[in-house]
Amino acid sequence: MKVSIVGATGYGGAELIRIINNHSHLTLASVHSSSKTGQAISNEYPHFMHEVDDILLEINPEQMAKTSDLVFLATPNGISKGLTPFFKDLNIKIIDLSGDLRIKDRDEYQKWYKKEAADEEVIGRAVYGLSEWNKENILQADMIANPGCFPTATLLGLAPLIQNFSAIEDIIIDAKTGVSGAGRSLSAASHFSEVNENLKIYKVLEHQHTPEIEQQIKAWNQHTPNISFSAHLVPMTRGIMATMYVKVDRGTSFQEIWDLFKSAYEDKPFVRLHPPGSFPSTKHVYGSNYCDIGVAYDDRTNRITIVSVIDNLMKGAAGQAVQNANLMFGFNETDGLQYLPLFP
Ligand SMILES: NC(=O)C1=CN([C@@H]2O[C@H](COP(=O)(O)OP(=O)(O)OC[C@H]3O[C@@H](n4cnc5c(N)ncnc54)[C@H](OP(=O)(O)O)[C@@H]3O)[C@@H](O)[C@H]2O)C=CC1
Ligand SMILES: CC(=O)N[C@@H](CCC(=O)OP(=O)(O)O)C(=O)O
Repeated sequence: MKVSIVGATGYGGAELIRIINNHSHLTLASVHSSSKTGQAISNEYPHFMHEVDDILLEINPEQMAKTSDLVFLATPNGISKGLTPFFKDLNIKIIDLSGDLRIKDRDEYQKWYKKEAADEEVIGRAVYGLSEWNKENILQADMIANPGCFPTATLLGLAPLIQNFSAIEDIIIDAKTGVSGAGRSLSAASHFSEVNENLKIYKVLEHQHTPEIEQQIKAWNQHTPNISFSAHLVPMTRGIMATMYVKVDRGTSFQEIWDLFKSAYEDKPFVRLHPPGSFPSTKHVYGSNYCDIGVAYDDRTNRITIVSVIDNLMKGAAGQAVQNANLMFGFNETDGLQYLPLFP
C-alpha cells in the first residue's frame, strides 16, 4: 500500500516516515509541505540522509489520490478540517493526527479548541482511532480521527475500570509530557532555558484533551463523572505519564481490579501490565508503540491509582496512526511497530 504524508516536516510526520521506512506493507509515495516544497525531507531531517531523500511536494489532493491509498494528515489543529473536504470524493483513506475530527459535538470543539469546528458530515464520517477499543469500527473506516497523546495514555489506563465498574465517584488525572508533544515549531514555552530544570503546569482547566477523554469514558459508561485533568511539562524530549486516581464508592480488592486489567489486556499486543507492586516509567516505552500500565488499590481511601505511560510520538501519535492503518488494510496489527523501546 502506498501512503503520503501532509505535515511531513513536523515531529509527527517525521515519526511516520521512520515507521513506514521499516514497514513490510506500507511504502512512502510522497511527502508534502505547505512551506518547504522543492526541498528534500533529509535536508530538514539529516537523520534520514541516504535512506529517505524524497522531495517535499505541494499539497494536491487529486494528485495524491492517484499515487496513494492512504494519506496521513500530520498538521496542526485547524488545518485538516479545511483539507478533508478536498479528499471527499477521491479514492483515498485518511488518518488525521490532529484534534479536528475527534470531538463529535461541534460546540464542545469550538469551546475547548477556540476554533471553528469541521463540517458535521466530516465529523460524522471520522472514526475515533483508539486502536485497542474501537477495532470493529476502525476495520470499516475510510477516515480516522487519531486520538490525542494524553487521551491515549489516559483512556487505556481507565478503560478496564470504566467498562466494568459501575460505581465510580471521582476521577483525577495528573499527566506529564515531554516537550516534543508541543511539535517542532518554536515557542517561548518550549525554549530550552524555560524547560530545563523546570516543571510547569499548563492549560489549567482549559486543556483541549478534557472533552476528548470525557466523550470516550461516557460512551463506555454514561454514568461516569466528569474528570479533573491537569497537564505538566517535564524537561524530557519524549514521553507521557498519566497518573490517575479513581475513587470508587464501595470497597473492592486489589485482586478484583487486577483481574479486570488482566482480562482487558491479555490479547492486546501493545498494552503491557506491570506486575503487582511495580510501576512503569517513560523510558520503558521510549521510541516504541507500547503503553505500559501499573495499578494499585488503597483500601484506606477506596482509591485506585493507575499509572499509564506512552511515547507521545509513537503510541500517542504516529505509532497508533500506523496501528490504525494496519487495521484498516487488514495487515497484522503490529506490522512495522515491533520496536523494543530504546533504553537507557
Ligand atoms: N507531537 C505530539 O506528541 C503529538 C501531536 N499530535 C498532533 O499531530 C499533529 C502534528 O503534530 P506535530 O508533528 O507535533 O506538529 P509540528 O508542529 O511538529 O508539525 C506540523 C506540520 O504541519 C505543517 N503545517 C503547518 N501549517 C500548515 C498548513 N496551513 N497546511 C498544511 N500543513 C501545515 C508544517 O509543515 P510545513 O510548514 O512543511 O507545511 C509542520 O511541520 C498536530 O495536530 C498535533 O496536535 C497528536 C498527538 C501527539
Ligand atoms: C507539550 C504540549 O504542549 N503538548 C500538547 C499536546 C497536544 C497534542 O499533541 O494533541 P492535539 O492533537 O490534541 O493538539 C498539549 O498539551 O496541548
